[in-house]
Amino acid sequence: MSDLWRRCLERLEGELSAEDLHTWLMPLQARDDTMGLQLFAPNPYTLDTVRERYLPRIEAMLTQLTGHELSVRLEVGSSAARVPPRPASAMARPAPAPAVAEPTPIQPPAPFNHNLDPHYTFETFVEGKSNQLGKAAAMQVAMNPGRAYNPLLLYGGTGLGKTHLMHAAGNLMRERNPDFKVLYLRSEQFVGAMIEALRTKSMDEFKRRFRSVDALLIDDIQFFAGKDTTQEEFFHTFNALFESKQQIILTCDRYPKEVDKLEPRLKSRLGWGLSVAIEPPDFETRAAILLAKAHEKDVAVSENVAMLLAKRIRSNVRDLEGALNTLAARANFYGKPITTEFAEETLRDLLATHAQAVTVPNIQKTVADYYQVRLQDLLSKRRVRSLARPRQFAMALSKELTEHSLPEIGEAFGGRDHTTVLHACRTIKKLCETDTRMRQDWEQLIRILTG
Ligand SMILES: Nc1ncnc2c1ncn2[C@@H]1O[C@H](COP(=O)(O)OP(=O)(O)OP(=O)(O)O)[C@@H](O)[C@H]1O
Repeated sequence: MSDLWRRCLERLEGELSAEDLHTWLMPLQARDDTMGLQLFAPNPYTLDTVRERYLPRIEAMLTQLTGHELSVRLEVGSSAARVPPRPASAMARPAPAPAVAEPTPIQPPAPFNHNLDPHYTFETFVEGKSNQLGKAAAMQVAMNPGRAYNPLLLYGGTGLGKTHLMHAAGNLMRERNPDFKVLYLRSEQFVGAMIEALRTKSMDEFKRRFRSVDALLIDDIQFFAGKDTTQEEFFHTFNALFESKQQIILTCDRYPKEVDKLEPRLKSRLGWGLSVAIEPPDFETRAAILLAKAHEKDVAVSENVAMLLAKRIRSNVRDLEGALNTLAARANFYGKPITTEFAEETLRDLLATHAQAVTVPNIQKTVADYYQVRLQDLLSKRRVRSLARPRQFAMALSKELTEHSLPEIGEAFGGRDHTTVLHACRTIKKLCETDTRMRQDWEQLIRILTG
């Protein structure tokens, strides 16, 4: 066992969530020698995740512990000693070190541990044009699980309330029937649990657990893209649940047919039920959400302040909520009421950033409204001319008004290639030079977007 790695884990235990620690770092085995620290991951996927997400933190912690920079090598395999290190709390009762590693079983969350956030309910969800269909569908599903729409898939950009609605449906199902077994998981947790089950050869147990629930709620399934084994397993779980009329609710950051590297047979299954887009809320809904959140948090906010924030922060609800939290904390600290002057002063930098930040989702929504096409169609792969031109406008405006790279813009438009974005930029530029109508459209859109 590497004493250094054990101490590193003890420290990281205070910084990382128990879930992250157990899913990604505990399964690593370690050996340290004069060359540095060698970490062995049980499979390539864990190795990539550790490298991407945790390596810099591990290196910094090791430097802190040893007082000098230490080389960390990651590879798939197992250490000679093969003793899985444990952080402090787990080591309170010393056990004789076995010669061969005992796998540290990472249990997938038990089905009865529903993982639902009790604050996310339909009562705390503010309805507007952008989300009313999603809310109605989620309520229907909660009232008739397995029968109304199966699966229910909610898709749309970040921070727009998909997770909130999913929890609200789960909470309502349990309110109506406390014995109802609902299991909420982020797709990352599903992947982590599956990898662990594969590692510890407990796939039968994994299957039993996931298939014995009455409702399975999986958040952000775009994370399954490119993970073939996970998709295979999820596909079978899906079929088993679907056939026995157990409810499935999923969320995705875009229309799943547009997610690359998602198996066609899985995409087709996802289309069996109802897919609903959750779109960015309009001004009135943003203001109403803000007032509702302030009320929930017992923060005194006037309508004027709510309107100020709703007008200036258009990106998503999460950003609005962040601004409200900042205001509440400052007002509390200075013992001042939240007036519009106080809000302007306190959030000056943040509001300035939002004023400048024309975001890709804003552009997409504005262009969709301008040409009177549906946002989901604009982001789809359909090539009809009535969509192709607005889509090219939106791509070219994204290049013009944001700092995003061509591949990032392509990704935001349903995972398109960067050459498509480049082609769109060139086409629009040429059209604006030769076609007065096009140039007027371009200028008008720029005016709308930059206020
Ligand atoms: N209509 C709404 N009414 C009340 N709160 C909302 C509404 N929409 C979003 N929120 C709040 O905004 C925050 C972010 O929402 P949520 O986490 O559900 O977004 P999401 O669409 O799942 O985003 P991501 O894809 O990034 O996970 C939450 O605190 C949620 O309660």
